[in-house]
Amino acid sequence: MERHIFSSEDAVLGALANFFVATADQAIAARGRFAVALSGGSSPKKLYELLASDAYRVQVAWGKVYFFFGDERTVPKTSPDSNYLMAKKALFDPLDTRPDHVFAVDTALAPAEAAAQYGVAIEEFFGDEPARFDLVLLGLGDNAHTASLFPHTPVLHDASVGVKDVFVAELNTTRITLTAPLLNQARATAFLVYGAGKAIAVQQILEGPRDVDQYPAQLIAPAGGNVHWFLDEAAAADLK
Ligand SMILES: O=C1O[C@H](COP(=O)(O)O)[C@@H](O)[C@H](O)[C@H]1O
Repeated sequence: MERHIFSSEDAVLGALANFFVATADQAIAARGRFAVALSGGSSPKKLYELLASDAYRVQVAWGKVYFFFGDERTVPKTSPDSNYLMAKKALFDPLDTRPDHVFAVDTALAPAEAAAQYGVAIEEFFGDEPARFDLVLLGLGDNAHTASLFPHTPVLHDASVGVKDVFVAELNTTRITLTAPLLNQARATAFLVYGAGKAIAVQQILEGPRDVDQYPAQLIAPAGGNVHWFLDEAAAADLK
């Protein structure tokens, strides 16, 4: 695990954009394509906008990039809460991404069916190989959730390599999430966390006692150990 701490939000975003470019380059050189699972919520929007900017759009062979989502909200694709819609506006549309390179959760289906279908779509994409994303991008909630692995939810103890629907009582809603075992098959994982509101959660996850029910992001531990935390000083303020 590596921590990368920067003095400003812009510096964190630039560093993670560079990491994205380098990881995409390596994957494309090695396997001819780059499969990335995107995070949702508010934090990554600026990262996606940066990647689609003039400075970065020329640095990635976007035609070889395949986009997935680490989690999704059970809302229509047109909802402002949709992770897909956020990425579409910030990244897919500005890059003129081919629709068959974007794997979105079908939230028109019932949650269990949507999760099962998304799991099949991922399996089919990887074919005979294990489902190993080249990069999983993750965010962090101030309650220590990541993807839609929320505190004290049954999916935290799901040992399957797949996609699940999960009722999140604290939000009174159902989410769709990749399970921790699937996320942990990734070749590389990068957390993007900035802002003082995340400082306590960052410290608890990285330095607190292991308690995955309370701090679900502690579940993220890929076998190869290739996990990177991109933090600004405000989010890292409570680290020793
Ligand atoms: O609900 C979600 O929250 C986390 C963190 O989001 P943020 O708005 O605090 O940046 C995010 O990683 C996840 O994908 C999203 O669905």
